[in-house]
Amino acid sequence: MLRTSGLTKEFGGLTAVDDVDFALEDGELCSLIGPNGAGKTTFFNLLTGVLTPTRGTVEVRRESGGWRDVTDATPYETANLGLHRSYQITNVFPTSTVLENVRVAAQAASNDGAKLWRNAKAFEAHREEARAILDRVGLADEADTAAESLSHGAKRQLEVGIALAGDPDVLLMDEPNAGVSSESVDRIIDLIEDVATDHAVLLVEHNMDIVMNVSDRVVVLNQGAVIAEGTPEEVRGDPTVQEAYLGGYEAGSLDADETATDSPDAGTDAEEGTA
Ligand SMILES: Nc1ncnc2c1ncn2[C@@H]1O[C@H](COP(=O)(O)OP(=O)(O)OP(=O)(O)O)[C@@H](O)[C@H]1O
Repeated sequence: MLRTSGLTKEFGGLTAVDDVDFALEDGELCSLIGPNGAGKTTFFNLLTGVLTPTRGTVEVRRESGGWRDVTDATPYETANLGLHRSYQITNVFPTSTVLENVRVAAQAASNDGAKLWRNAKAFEAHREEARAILDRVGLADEADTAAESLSHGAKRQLEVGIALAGDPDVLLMDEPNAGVSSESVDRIIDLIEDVATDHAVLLVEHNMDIVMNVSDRVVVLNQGAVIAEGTPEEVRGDPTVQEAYLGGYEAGSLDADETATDSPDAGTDAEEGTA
């Protein structure tokens, strides 16, 4: 679905992403993990066209089976090619309702956006599509709630819903558990697993219980370079990964952000809304 070759990003003297060869297969749920500053966000930004690489290429598979080079594509172009990112690139309209946020995203993704206001049928179709998505991400009961009033966990669900409205082939999930209370972790796991049933997913997530639970494959970055990859079991047992990142991790030993309260104003989502 997606592949990179020799992907490198330098910021002055710092190599944030270092010669990464990566491929995401059709139907795969792959997690990208690594310590703070390992280059995960930079890698996402290179995939989606937010940043241009210093060297290397990014390609997405076309429906015809060939590959299209998107190394220099804009975020708008990569989204049109089926590469969608939940979270940091998402612009949630805070005062609009949850339903409106998803409906507008569905409208924007369709080719009839400009005609829409003259076409009540199309408007209704996008609203129905939005309702189906809200049902899928577990927000049907919050359809009429203003987005800004949602809990952190529900905001993450909305961000995934907005990404789904773009009808993606590949979903890049950027810390869907950020700021979510420990009681809501199971809901986020269910959401990731459900989305992965019909999309290729690349997940960046710090909660190792989630990563080890949901992933088909785990890729470990350290100082911009891939230091290991394999099944969750293989990666967990890799001494290099233990030393660089996991530090003795055992299942269940890392919980969700225990400081999170999952209330709308808990102040843990300061990074929201940034592109
Ligand atoms: N725009 C920038 N200019 C200069 N340096 C940057 C820039 N963006 C990121 N970096 C640096 O690149 C390195 C990788 O950062 P990045 O945010 O990609 O890591 P990360 O793995 O996503 O970290 P975290 O888990 O903390 O989010 C860090 O040393 C960071 O300081």
